[in-house]
Amino acid sequence: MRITNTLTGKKEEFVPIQPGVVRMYVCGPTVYDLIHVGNARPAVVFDVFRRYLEYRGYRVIMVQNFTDIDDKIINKANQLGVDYKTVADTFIAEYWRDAHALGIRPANFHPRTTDFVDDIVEIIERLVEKGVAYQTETGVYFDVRKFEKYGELSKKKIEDLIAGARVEVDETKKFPLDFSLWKKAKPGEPCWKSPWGEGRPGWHIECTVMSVKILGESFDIHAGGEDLVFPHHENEKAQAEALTGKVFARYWMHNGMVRFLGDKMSKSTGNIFTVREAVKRYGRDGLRYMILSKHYRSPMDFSEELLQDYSRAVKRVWEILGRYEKSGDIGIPKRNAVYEEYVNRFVEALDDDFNTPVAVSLIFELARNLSKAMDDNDREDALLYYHLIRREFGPVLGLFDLNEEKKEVSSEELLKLLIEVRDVLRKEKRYDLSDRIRDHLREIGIILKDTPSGTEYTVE
Ligand SMILES: Nc1ncnc2c1ncn2[C@@H]1O[C@H](COP(=O)(O)OP(=O)(O)OP(=O)(O)O)[C@@H](O)[C@H]1O
Ligand SMILES: [Zn+2]
Repeated sequence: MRITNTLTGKKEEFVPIQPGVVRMYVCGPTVYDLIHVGNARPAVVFDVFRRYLEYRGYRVIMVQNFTDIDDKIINKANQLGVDYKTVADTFIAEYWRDAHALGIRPANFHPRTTDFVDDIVEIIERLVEKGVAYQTETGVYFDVRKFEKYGELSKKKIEDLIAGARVEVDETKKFPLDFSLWKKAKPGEPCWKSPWGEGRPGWHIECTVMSVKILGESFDIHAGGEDLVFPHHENEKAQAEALTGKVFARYWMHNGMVRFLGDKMSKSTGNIFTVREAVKRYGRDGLRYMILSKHYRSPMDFSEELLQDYSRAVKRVWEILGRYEKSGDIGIPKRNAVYEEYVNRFVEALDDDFNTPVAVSLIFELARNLSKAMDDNDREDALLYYHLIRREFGPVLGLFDLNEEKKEVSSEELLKLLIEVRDVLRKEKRYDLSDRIRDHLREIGIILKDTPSGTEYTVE
């Protein structure tokens, strides 16, 4: 299997440190708002990448953090008049709702920064002892000029980095690119004790510490959006390698940016489309299909019309699958030459730098074949195509997955049925029963709203 490694800029054969096991760290969200379609891209891409590694027989140990303390979280807390923890807890819960709706499997570990403050302090102390970090009045900083390989990941010279990038401004630093490991608290800010006074960890050190503590000093894959290459990943790498003297992550994988209205989709710019809205309007398979039909490293332009097109294409496949399920056999087909050929094409595509566009196009090809086989009343072939879509490839791509998708469809259908029954009850003035339905739904977070054009529902 070959993947493009940002560290070398080349497509390389993937060989894990421990045979058969892949240790992988993905930078997770800073939790101060709902996730948007841009954030959904790494979530879906690396979820499917992990499923594929498992499909190929690896055991995967995956870590995805939550950044639960940061300036943006503190600002949001101040805006809302609550403490930072309420903001973090709220948006972690919201993250889970969206991730679940999007069919993202939880990683094996979801560490939160604030649970690792003791480890972070200990590692910063070791960096200070090694002479690669120093203290000023405002905090503790990493001394970039002490780490020779700085710039290796982002492939930039130090001079260019200073000129081109946004660097943390602080009068007390020795060098513009030095970045904070520990920020001393201003009055009223959340803080933890440390040898340098009360304060909080910088953003980059948390990922270094959580990855090294959970996965070890060297691990296989470090992933995230390409906006993180500099400074975040360059800094994570510098801290870890200055600390241990070993290679930190051996392969770095970065997804391209989702653009919306001409810019990177971003909470800070405000040009966002939330995952919640996208899934509600166009279904989770529509969004997953849109994301997977672009190669993960290419930029991706988002528009609602495009998402709608993908959602329609997905519906057509569902219709074909539904037609088959009404009458067809859903047993296990024979693994014949055609079966093998499809598996080979699937593996060949995904082994080649995780080419999901080719893999999803196979699903659509199979759906067309299935439709034709039904027209021709060719039962054996139909079962084969059906099986390949729903049991062989579906679970890897998280699309048309037999076990998962059924539940989603049926809960929506059931809700529609309940609303219909309630309408009948109201027309017959049996308000005791109709109110009971409304109240009970409200208790489980489904709010009904009666409008002149019918009853609508929202999920809280
Ligand atoms: N537009 C985008 N396209 C693709 N990936 C993105 C996009 N925006 C963020 N990501 C990725 O989503 C993950 C979580 O991002 P994070 O919560 O740190 O902030 P963010 O959404 O980029 O914040 P902001 O929107 O304020 O820039 C990271 O891996 C990041 O690279
Ligand atoms: Zn990170």
